[in-house]
Amino acid sequence: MCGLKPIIAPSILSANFINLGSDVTLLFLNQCDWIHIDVMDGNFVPNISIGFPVLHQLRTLLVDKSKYFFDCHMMVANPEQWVATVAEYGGNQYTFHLESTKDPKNLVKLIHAHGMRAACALKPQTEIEQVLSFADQLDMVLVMTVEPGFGGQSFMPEMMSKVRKLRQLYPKLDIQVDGGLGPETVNVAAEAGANVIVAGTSVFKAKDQAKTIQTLRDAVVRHTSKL
Ligand SMILES: O=C(CO)[C@H](O)[C@H](O)COP(=O)(O)O
Ligand SMILES: [Fe+2]
Repeated sequence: MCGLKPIIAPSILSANFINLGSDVTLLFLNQCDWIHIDVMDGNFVPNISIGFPVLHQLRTLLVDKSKYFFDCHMMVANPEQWVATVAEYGGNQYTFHLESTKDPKNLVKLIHAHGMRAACALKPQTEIEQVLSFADQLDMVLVMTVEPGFGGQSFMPEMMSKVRKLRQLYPKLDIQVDGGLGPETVNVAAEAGANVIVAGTSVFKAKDQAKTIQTLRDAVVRHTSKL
């Protein structure tokens, strides 16, 4: 038994924004562990998604921070600027992109000082060596399996060598994969060592959302227990 917790984090980028509150409530009723909130600023990535008023209103709906975990994937330039706001509006975890900051170590300290878990994301072109000097300070590393900016893209299996290397070096670290994950691709990711699965399109397009979330979790349990 490796002791890694399987975490399924549906991305609300694929939700119906007209009914966002009920969509998110349903995700938790269907036993998701976290919701993954993709914040895009139209600068770090060529898209604009949702911002702080939405985060704030979701937290007003789901008040219990210990029960309803908000995983904030910050695809923004100058990530230092938004740490206090995300903390104030109820974020549990702040994931910044390594490519967006000059001083990742201080940013991790700032995030922790605001009471959130700190995570670092790597775009497909970014090698894991760049994260190793401060990986022991992180709560999670996010290995992107698509170019950040849009949902509904195809999973990049070639990213699994990064997941494998990280898992060998850090047997207990939460390793998240994001982009193109679903019942068909989760096995490859979990076998490589990922235990935190983001899934947008596959969860929201599923005929049976609860079953899809369970399938994703079962795959992580099955594969990570062999590590
Ligand atoms: O960060 C993201 C895009 O930049 C999204 O989290 C990701 O694309 C999830 O969506 P899907 O499961 O549809 O690929
Ligand atoms: Fe994301």
